Amino acid sequence: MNLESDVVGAAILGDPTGVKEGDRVRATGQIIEVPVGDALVGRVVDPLGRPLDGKGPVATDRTMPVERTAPNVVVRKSVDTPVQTGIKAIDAMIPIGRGQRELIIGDRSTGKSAIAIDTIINQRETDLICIYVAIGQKQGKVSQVVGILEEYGAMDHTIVLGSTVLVFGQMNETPGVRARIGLTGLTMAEYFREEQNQDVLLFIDNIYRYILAGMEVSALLGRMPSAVGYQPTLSTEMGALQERITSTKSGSITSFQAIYVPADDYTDPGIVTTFGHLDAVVSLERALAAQALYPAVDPLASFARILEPRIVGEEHYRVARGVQQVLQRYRDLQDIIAILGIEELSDDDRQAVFRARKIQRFLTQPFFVAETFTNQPGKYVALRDTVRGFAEILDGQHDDLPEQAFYMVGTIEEAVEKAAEMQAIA
Ligand SMILES: Nc1ncnc2c1ncn2[C@@H]1O[C@H](COP(=O)(O)OP(=O)(O)OP(=O)(O)O)[C@@H](O)[C@H]1O
Repeated sequence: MNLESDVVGAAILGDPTGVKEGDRVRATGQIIEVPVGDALVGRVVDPLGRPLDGKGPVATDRTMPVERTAPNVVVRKSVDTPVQTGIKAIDAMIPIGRGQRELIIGDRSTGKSAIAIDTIINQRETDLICIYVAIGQKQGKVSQVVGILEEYGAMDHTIVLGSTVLVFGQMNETPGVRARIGLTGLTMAEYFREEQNQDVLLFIDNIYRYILAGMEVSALLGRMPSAVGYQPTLSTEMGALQERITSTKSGSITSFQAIYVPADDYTDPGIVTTFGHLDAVVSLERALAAQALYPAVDPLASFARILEPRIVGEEHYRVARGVQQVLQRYRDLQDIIAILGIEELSDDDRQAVFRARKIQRFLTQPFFVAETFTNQPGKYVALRDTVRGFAEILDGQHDDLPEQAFYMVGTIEEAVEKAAEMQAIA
């Protein structure tokens, strides 16, 4: 990297042991290349594509440079097919189209990774290839992710890229490597999109660590920091990654990116820069997680660009807007309920409150990753069933069922069954 006209900075990607002042640096004229190809599917590799799973070398001769330009506007395709995550709250309320980017935003431990992992598991029967990129995750979390994906037979369509950082600030990957790992995953995804005409899901967990790694590299190179200490190249670096995530005439790359908001400050330049590139935002709330309403998605704080009748269809659109309205009404009434009690509400408002509480519970579902916590097998719910379930609640077909029947079930039929079981016990 040229810092001044006659000064060049170099970032170390490998083990820096033995590198000392006065050593000669030689320009090879090459940029980093990583292995690509079918042989990577089912493998766990490091940011340079070297195996981490002890299953021998990756059997491919093809490599591709990690730094490439984004497809130009002519070859891009407009978004018309939603991806089915199998998670009701997301498919119904915050759908994502093939070739789009969805941010999963939430405080620590609110379930960002859980959404990513269940979405991967739910693609077992589909034509989508999944690439999970762990940027700066603890070793324990990466092993846990791999273990769960293997247990549910999801490694057959998944590549995991692990970059690990040990706690207490010790790193076993240089910032140069962490700043590249997102690009490595993306390059592997581009191979499937461009050369195999496939659709790929790319999970970046967590994109904020990509920003931090870029910041460290910038500081090491002696560049003058910009706003709030971020690298002056922040928006170029973010654009270079995000613009390559798109659909083309050959196939698509859709991405889910987890992020946490530093000090809850939504005006932080790192967050603002990331937001600018996104088509949908899934907002996770600690208050919902605290009530075990998992996934802790707040549909009122989330949004999706494709939630319009032309793409998702009239019925889905009607239902999603209906759910938002009922939840909003419940939120508006909460102060009155707290002061006067629910009995003081008009019949209409009372009905809205009861339906909203059922909807809040129907937005939950058992996750595969959380089986050990919930003691319930994970559930995949098809989009059709999801939309129908919410429609029936909104239309008042289940006004007579207790709200607990809607909690942690898959389809609406399961809620009806659960209500019957509850009644039998009572
Ligand atoms: N769908 C779920 N069902 C039940 N429990 C869940 C669910 N999602 C998350 N949890 C609980 O929350 C914990 C944290 O989840 P997860 O690791 O996915 O959060 P995260 O936001 O990715 O965390 P981090 O900020 O550390 O990356 C889990 O260990 C589990 O106890």
